[in-house]
Amino acid sequence: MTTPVLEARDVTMRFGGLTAVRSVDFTVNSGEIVGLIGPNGAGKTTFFNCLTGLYVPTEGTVSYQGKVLPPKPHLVTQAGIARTFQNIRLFANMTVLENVLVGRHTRTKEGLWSALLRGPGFRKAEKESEAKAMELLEFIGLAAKRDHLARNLPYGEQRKLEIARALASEPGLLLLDEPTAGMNPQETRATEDLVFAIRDKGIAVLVIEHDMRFIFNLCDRVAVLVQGEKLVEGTSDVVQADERVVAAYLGEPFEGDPGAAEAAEVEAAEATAEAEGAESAEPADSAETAEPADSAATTDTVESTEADSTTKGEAQ
Ligand SMILES: Nc1ncnc2c1ncn2[C@@H]1O[C@H](COP(=O)(O)OP(=O)(O)OP(=O)(O)O)[C@@H](O)[C@H]1O
Repeated sequence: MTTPVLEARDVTMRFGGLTAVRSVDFTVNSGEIVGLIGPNGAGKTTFFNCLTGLYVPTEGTVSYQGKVLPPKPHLVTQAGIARTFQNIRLFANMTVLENVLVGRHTRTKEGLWSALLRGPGFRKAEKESEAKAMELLEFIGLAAKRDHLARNLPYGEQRKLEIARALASEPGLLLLDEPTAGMNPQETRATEDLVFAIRDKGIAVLVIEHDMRFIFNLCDRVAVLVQGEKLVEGTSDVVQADERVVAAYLGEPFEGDPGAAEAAEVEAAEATAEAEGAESAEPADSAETAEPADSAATTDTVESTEADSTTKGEAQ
């Protein structure tokens, strides 16, 4: 039986006037590898950030194993969700082993004083942590490089180390943001095997990736975000066969396109304005119909007023 591990309900994220994620419902079940794809700027990373507490969604909730998550990254990690980032974020001047040990801090009970005084409790916990970290390094194939500085690892191994560090927090769900970015085909294939092995350890995986072959080989289910909305969700076969997905990637309009209604409205307003402009040259008529242009002008004014006042403030 599949049980939901992660449940996002009606998640919306706005940045000022821009809605980057709009009313997204999304579930990851235990034992699943789920892919999240979409064209550039579709809202994938913003959605990830809502799941991991980096952003507080404007609306909606995110639950892990049935409990609503507090919007604080360290509490989300403590609850059982770990992530990697689009850009590698390792401690470059720390060793491979130390990087993994850092990832374990949410799972060690020893406090600051215990660590400073290096009491017996701390030394025991430290030994256990090191053994667990070494297990992980064996698992990802970096045990022989435990004492190498992270910055001296080849790119593909740095990406692996990031995954090991995320796994060190003993997550039930791992979120990978573009894990194969910049990898060669062999490294990508190795990453595929690694993700399968992680799933086989009982950890559910959610992955954002632009490499479609990687996604469709790997995922049990794929969700497609377009302009912040979930357009399609299903198995790799279903998603690949959906013409709306192809259209979204090619930038062609399609029935049900989230932006289509707005585009049609603007086009209609422009057509009306043009028609009325031809009948009469009165400016009042076109002002009535050209609403989108008007509202844009209003926004500009607000922005420039704010900018002006900041400049004035700085000058004083
Ligand atoms: N902190 C922010 N403030 C304002 N706008 C933002 C912020 N973060 C993202 N956006 C905007 O939200 C939209 C979605 O961006 P996001 O990075 O989530 O897309 P993405 O699907 O991850 O893109 P990519 O595949 O290129 O990484 C974009 O229009 C982006 O400019």
